[in-house]
Amino acid sequence: MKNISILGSTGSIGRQTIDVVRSNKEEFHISGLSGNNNIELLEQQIREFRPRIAAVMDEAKALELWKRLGKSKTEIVWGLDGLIAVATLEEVDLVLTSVVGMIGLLPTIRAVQGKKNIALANKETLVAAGEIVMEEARRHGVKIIPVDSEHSAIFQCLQGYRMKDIRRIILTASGGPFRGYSKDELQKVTVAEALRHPRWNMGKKISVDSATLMNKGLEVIEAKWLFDVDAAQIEVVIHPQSIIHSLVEYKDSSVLAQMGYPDMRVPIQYALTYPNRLENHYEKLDLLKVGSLTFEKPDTDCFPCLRLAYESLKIGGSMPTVLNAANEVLVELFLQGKIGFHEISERLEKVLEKHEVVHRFDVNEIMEIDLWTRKWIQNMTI
Ligand SMILES: NC(=O)C1=CN([C@@H]2O[C@H](COP(=O)(O)OP(=O)(O)OC[C@H]3O[C@@H](n4cnc5c(N)ncnc54)[C@H](OP(=O)(O)O)[C@@H]3O)[C@@H](O)[C@H]2O)C=CC1
Ligand SMILES: CC(=O)[C@@H](O)[C@H](O)COP(=O)(O)O
Ligand SMILES: [Mn+2]
Repeated sequence: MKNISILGSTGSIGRQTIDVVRSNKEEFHISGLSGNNNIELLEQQIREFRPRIAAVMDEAKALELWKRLGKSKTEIVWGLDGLIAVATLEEVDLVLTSVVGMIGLLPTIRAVQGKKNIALANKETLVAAGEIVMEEARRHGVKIIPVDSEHSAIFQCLQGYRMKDIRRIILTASGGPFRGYSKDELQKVTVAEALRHPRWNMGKKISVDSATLMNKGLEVIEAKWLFDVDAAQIEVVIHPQSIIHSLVEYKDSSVLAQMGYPDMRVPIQYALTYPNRLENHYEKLDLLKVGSLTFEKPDTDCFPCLRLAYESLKIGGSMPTVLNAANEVLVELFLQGKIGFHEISERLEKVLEKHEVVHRFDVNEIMEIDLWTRKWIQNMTI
């Protein structure tokens, strides 16, 4: 029996993780849960799984949740300290990090320091502080197991192989809802359209990131840290069917791919059971039904975010931290209807141009750079 904590259990990945656990109750026990606004769902999850501890960010919401639960034995905690308490609970073996954004960084680092293995969905953590997180993981002998579908695919294709034999990693991208749009067409797209992903049903932030291709940019940086490869070894290919989740090319020119219908429960389950595999009832791939698989070059002229992410990774230091923070704020401004879709990349590019990169920092300095970027972008008039 594996004891797990789920950070962000009320979100898209969190709910699908709950689904995987529900189907495998003899394998997993939920020790900790966390949510933010959706305390109705968190209450239901607590009633069903009776975790030892649950966290929300806001103190008033924590009090409301505690009152709703009546005589529950689950301890209710709040704020960043609460999230860290869920991530570091003594009995926990594995922490699944599925909060959205940079808020996941400190709880992940504390969990690593507490020798908990990490099933990582929260890619922003590695984008903002990949070097620090991976170094801490090495120091504490902790595994960072990818949940992100592309990285799970690569991780699966790498089992039993040596990293020195890798030539290239090929990340597939759906192309998002605006694949093939011209710059003029992109000026007019709405929030509702940006949230309509052609293949995956995901949270709002990652859906917008997929639409700008920033999601793939973040994934390039995530891959760099997870698999210790250079930016030049990571290629992105548009594959609209989302059947091949990513590929690894070896130095003998052999290429391995991981495939399946788009269903996040598959990589989530693998991250929970790794290195083992469990039977499930998810739809089996029928290649004859799929018919054809197609591939295209990404259009970084219309979707500059992918190029900006590559450039940030090549510059290194604090640049990816700033890229991530600025992107989080700009996506939120777009979701609130305060800026247009095309302004996400335009403003981001200006911020990156002005940032004076810092090369050596600790986690507190990363959090300062993150905060400073957020304030800067909120106050800037471009
Ligand atoms: N969805 C997907 O298919 C995939 C997602 N990912 C990554 O996984 C992460 C989660 O994505 P997804 O599940 O789609 O996102 P959602 O928006 O659906 O869920 C986010 C979760 O985090 C909680 N949360 C939001 N803001 C905060 C905050 N400030 N502090 C603490 N908790 C917070 C939410 O709580 P509440 O809902 O209660 O407000 C919710 O539980 C992201 O990093 C994303 O990039 C990676 C691959 C695929
Ligand atoms: C499910 C998943 O892993 C997402 O990151 C997905 O890949 C997003 O799709 P895009 O390929 O459109 O970014
Ligand atoms: Mn992905």
